[in-house]
Amino acid sequence: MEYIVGQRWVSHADAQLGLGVVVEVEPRRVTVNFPAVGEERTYATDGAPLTRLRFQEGDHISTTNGVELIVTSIEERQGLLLYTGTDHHEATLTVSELELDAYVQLTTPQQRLLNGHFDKNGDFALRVATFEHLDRQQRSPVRGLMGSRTSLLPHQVYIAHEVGQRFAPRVLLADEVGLGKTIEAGMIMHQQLLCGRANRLLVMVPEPLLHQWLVEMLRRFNLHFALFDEERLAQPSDGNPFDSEQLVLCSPQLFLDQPERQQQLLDAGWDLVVVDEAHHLHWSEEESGADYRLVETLASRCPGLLLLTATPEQLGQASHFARLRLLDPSRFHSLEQFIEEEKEYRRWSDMARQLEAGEVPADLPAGLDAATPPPQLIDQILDRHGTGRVLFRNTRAAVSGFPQRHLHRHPLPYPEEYALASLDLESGLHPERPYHDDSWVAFDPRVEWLEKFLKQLRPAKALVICAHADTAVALEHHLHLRAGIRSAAFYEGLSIVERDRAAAYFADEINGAQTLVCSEIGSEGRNFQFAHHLILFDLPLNPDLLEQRIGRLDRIGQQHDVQIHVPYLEGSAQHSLLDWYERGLDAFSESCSAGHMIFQRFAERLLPQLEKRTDDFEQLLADTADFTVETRRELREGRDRLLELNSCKPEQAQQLIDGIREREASDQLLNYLEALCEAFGVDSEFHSEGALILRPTEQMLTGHFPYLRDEGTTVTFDRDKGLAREDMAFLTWEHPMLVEAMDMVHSTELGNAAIGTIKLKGIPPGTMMLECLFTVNCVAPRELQVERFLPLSPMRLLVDARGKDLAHLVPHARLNELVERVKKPVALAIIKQVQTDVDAKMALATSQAEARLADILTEAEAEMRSALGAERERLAALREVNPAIRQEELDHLDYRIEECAVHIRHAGLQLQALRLILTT
Ligand SMILES: Nc1ncnc2c1ncn2[C@@H]1O[C@H](COP(=O)(O)OP(=O)(O)OP(=O)(O)O)[C@@H](O)[C@H]1O
Repeated sequence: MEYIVGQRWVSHADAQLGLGVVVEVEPRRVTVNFPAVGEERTYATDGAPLTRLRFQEGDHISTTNGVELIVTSIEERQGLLLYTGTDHHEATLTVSELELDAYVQLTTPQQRLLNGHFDKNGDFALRVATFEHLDRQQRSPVRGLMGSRTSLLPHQVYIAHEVGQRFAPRVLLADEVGLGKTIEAGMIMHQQLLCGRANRLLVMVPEPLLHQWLVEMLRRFNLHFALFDEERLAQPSDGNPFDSEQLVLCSPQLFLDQPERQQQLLDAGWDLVVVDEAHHLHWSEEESGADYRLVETLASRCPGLLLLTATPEQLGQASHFARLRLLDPSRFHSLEQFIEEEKEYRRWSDMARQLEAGEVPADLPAGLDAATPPPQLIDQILDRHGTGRVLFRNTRAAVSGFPQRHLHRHPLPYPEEYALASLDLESGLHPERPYHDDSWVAFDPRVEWLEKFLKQLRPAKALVICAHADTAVALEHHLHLRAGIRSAAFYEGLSIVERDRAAAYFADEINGAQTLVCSEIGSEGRNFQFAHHLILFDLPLNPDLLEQRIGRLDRIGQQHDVQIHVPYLEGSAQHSLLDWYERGLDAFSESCSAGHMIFQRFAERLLPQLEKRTDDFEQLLADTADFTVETRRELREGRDRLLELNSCKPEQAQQLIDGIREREASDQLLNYLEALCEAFGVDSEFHSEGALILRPTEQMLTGHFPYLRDEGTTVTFDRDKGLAREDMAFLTWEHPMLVEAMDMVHSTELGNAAIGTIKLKGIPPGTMMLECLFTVNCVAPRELQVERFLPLSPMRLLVDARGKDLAHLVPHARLNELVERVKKPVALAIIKQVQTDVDAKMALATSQAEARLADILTEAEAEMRSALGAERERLAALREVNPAIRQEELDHLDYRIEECAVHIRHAGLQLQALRLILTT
């Protein structure tokens, strides 16, 4: 072997040295400098562990000046190689091997194999399996739906699938209270992150819910959000503090009167923004609040937006429209038109019913084609004439399995002391309020009743809600200090940590509080379904707030019927309000999305009755009841029916759930995990049915295995076990342990070059075969999301002596069973001999793979055109009814389609693994 100064060589004994350059040649010694590690080594020329680096046509090379080329030809001059190739701009350049970047990783399988860097056959098999699993996941219809530690509830799985797979989703999640909007948002975020559709997420929730969100995201989705509060923002930071994290959780209060902070938040660039309890965003036709304006600016700058609210119309139809406008300004551009459209919902609902029954409606609106298949036609009606793709609302009526609600009225005598205090409606509703101390506790009969009642209930827990913080504090003091009842208070005067501590004390099963006394802030978002007694110390003057209060207990996970207790003073404003809620609105037995609208309609008659009940009250109750029945019926058959059609398609949801279960029932994950553990030196031990204990060992390949704790990690593959045992990691293909470990295989060279021998009947000894694994490699800007249409698509070829592909005759698994390892010195000797043969076979294998690639690319382009084309069609159709959609938006979609097509057409093959097999 002749060494010449300037030649590039690699050490096959130590691949980490990078690319060496010969700096001195003596009669029997050669000195090589390795610039990447700053080392110089001298070897005896005889038997030096060095391999000459020769790039081939089609290889990517880079120079120290940052030039990147794809090699088109190689020439040798005075012992040095000159590479000619094309760069990104299709320019042709020639560089000497002297100019090559020393940091080159010899990761291409062919280079590693020919340079004598062999991996174990087990690692090769692991690599092949990794690409197969990755590809299967990219294609899976349930991708992004498997990883959450949640029960598989159809309405949630449907929404997560429907929204999570969208590019830049913009929707209002408005399921009724307690049906799992937080969980749906978590599922969507998980899916978006996993599929690379979003990287930077911002979640804004009211302060009292911050911690609950933080915990839910972590325990159910393994999403580690960084909590941004005053304390965090007080820490010194270089530049924009929001740039330092990818997943940020904060409350909108943090930005009130803080223009600089708002600017930083806006500048931080988010892919997806989530706003919980979005009904708080202040908006009216006259003016919008600072919080609304902040979200409006975020909404205009960020591609994705999820708004969450159980009571979208809490502040009326106009503010509901204002939120829809944030999501899709082109669809919701005129409040007047929106109000007009709402009146038509009944018509669309009837039309959908006809289509479902197989009839063709006579009065299909313009722009719709009666020949379109009915399910698509229904979607088009929903999209163009309902709230379609932007609003999802599931109701208890549609999601079965909820417990009953029972109202218990507890009338109490009206104390004389209050007679003087009740001057107006506010003090009539909250007669304790005018007292500036807690002296009212001594004579208000509700207090004595509460004390006795809680003692009777023992040990059952009860949540007490009242409107005001002062009332809650006084009550809790009394219960705790005077009555000896284990209790805690939850109100706005407490810090977030104190609130969470109080909630945790209430939740504690063994030594916890029997009761939690909350002000109104406890009526929103919190999970208290471990209790089933709710005591409403007073009633709010807003039906949606009442529903929110009941929803603390009446939510997913509630095991009992919900008992609602209302102590009230006879003859008081609260007494009349209770009657109106019970007998007029029927608000205690079932939730009513039109509660606020009905309230507004009757407010003029109701409010005076609360101050002073007259003989007209009974008529008011009867009128309200009639109107409520009629409204509920109208909603059920009109708007709610449209929403139901849009919010969950039970058959589709069931198919998805079956798909998830099928994947969970298979042994593939267990087998793959065991192979990973074997390769990375992680010990695995049986824990119980469906669970393993993983422990690090001294022989760990990388010194690190993702999500493996030093003391070991117990994992389970069983969803039910995962839900019951939070101490175990619920392992799915989407758990970060798996995702990161697969990435460790995928993005490194582990297993990409191997050599082995086999005995095969009928094939003469000494025959060489090459087992190659190619994947599709498409380099495209991330925002195009090309992998949606063009997954990795691994191709395995097993080329024999004549270049024939035997892959289907000798499957990979069978080969793994037969293959035997070859000792390194023998392997090196073999490689030297077969070098040119390998090159020739690789060329044959590559041309076969390229032929397959052509088909894959054609199919991918067709799929892309059909999916994005449908989006374009939708926009064009919407433009017909809504001139606010600009031509540029359509042009942009056209541009996207063409860009995707260009990148798909330019996709190439990437050799991911290569195994040389010799028959013996
Ligand atoms: N699929 C599920 N599996 C297990 N628990 C769930 C599931 N969905 C929801 N839950 C639990 O049910 C409760 C209600 O869910 P969540 O908080 O998401 O509801 P919500 O609709 O956001 O409620 P609210 O209207 O009060 O804001 C939570 O305790 C949540 O953990």
